[in-house]
Amino acid sequence: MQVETKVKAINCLHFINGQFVESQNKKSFENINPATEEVLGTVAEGGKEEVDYAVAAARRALNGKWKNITTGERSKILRRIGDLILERQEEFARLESLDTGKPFWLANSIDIPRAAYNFHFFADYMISVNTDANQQDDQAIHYSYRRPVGVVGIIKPWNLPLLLLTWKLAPCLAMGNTAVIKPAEWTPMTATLLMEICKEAGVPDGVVNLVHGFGPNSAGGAISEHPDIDAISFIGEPGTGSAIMKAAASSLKKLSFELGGKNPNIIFADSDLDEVVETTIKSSFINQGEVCLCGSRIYVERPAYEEFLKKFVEKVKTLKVGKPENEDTKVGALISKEHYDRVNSYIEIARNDGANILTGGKRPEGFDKGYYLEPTIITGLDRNSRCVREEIFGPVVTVMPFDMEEEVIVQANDSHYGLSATIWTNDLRRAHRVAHQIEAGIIWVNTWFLRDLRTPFGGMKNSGIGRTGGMHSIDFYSELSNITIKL
Ligand SMILES: NC(=O)c1ccc[n+]([C@@H]2O[C@H](COP(=O)([O-])OP(=O)(O)OC[C@H]3O[C@@H](n4cnc5c(N)ncnc54)[C@H](O)[C@@H]3O)[C@@H](O)[C@H]2O)c1
Ligand SMILES: O=C/C=C/C=C(\O)C(=O)O
Repeated sequence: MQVETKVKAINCLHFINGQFVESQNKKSFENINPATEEVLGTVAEGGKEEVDYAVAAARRALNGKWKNITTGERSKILRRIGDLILERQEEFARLESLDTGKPFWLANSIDIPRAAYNFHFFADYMISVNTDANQQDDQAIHYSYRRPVGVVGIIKPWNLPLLLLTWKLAPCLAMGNTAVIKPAEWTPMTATLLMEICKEAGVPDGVVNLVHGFGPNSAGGAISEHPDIDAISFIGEPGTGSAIMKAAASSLKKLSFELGGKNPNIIFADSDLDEVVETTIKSSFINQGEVCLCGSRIYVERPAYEEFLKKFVEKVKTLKVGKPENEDTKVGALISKEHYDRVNSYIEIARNDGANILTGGKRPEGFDKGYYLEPTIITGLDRNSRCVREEIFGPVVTVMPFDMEEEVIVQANDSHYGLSATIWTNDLRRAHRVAHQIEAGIIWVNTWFLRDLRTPFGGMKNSGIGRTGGMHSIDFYSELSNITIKL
């Protein structure tokens, strides 16, 4: 069934000092709908001038009214932002689906409710944040004092645009910072609408600012090297993280990086295979496989290998690739032509490496426009194939058998990435034993993407720097001073 598309795409302007503005040189670029290849609208193209203007506004706001707003009042503003997102949930979901090509139902049931919850969660959490006090005999009392870090640059990817922006913006505002945001150039719409909501919720002018544009030599580059930005929260590819780190080095910015993943999904033969298959379909193909946490390397213990593959392939063949607005669409369109070509090039690499493509590997029939690709299952690859080693970030997984627990641990860890892992087993001791040896920041046992926003979230190795979630986010978005009083 097809749902009605009521919401019109929006032309996206920058939001600086509480106003929507064009670029000084009036430059803009087109926003393309990846499901139709049609132009959705225009996006103002910002650069150094706009970032300078936004940083100056953010700096003034940091030391202005925002500074004197109490924690309780800030918490109420955050709660109100969450409420307003939910009031306009369908509108947000339609814009997100138009921008990304993801199914509308997915944006409406996961991305947008979670974006609202990011604000609701931190609205509550910030109230409970405390600091330490240490008594040193009768000599002194030491206590720590928390203050904002300052002006924070927030640079975002395109896969879960509003979910990931709010995951950073909510704790940033909770701790009294101000922000200069750059959404991904492919997905500007929901971030723009969020600015309208922040204003309506009572965020003072200059506290949140949004500059659209590209990466190097554009808005992203200007944020990374700006001398008056104190910290950068970045989500995206490791290579971009490295470029940002270099640009940020001269002004020694505080950095939080959530980067890519090539996450192992380890299935032991004693697990409940029907449950494994059901969740593995999600961990492989939800959001077209464009989730940093997707389990794209599947390892199956040999006694269960054939049965798992049979059940998995059978079900994946029934997944409907289709238009994002259709309720029965399970896999929508990939984000862009460039990304579509990149994902396809990995399938080509697999073919050249002599792989078996058990299903997928091609554009579905009946689509002459849009970046659609069938969910693809690959076997028969060597562990050194680029498809097994590199992040594809699309609906493509490799499946490999293993014989020994020790062997699969070595293979799982044989990666420059270390974001997440899933382990399927009903053996409690094995679950702990394996989990303790997997080099990843987030490890799920018998589940995937089960989130509790208090827990540490982030990657090791090339998958990130630092952790977010609960107190970890609070620590990143605040500076602690220790104050010693001699008694
Ligand atoms: N670990 C996580 O939580 C997480 C979440 C989502 C996505 N990701 C990762 O993000 C990647 C996909 O997103 P993407 O393709 O948008 O990533 P990307 O690194 O290409 O772009 C991310 C953002 O950085 C900007 N940018 C690019 N070059 C820049 C530069 N030199 N200086 C400053 N800014 C620059 C882009 O304009 C965009 O806004 C994947 O690797 C995925 O795994 C990680
Ligand atoms: O694509 C990456 C998904 C990241 C998810 C989160 O950051 C989260 O759930 O907080």
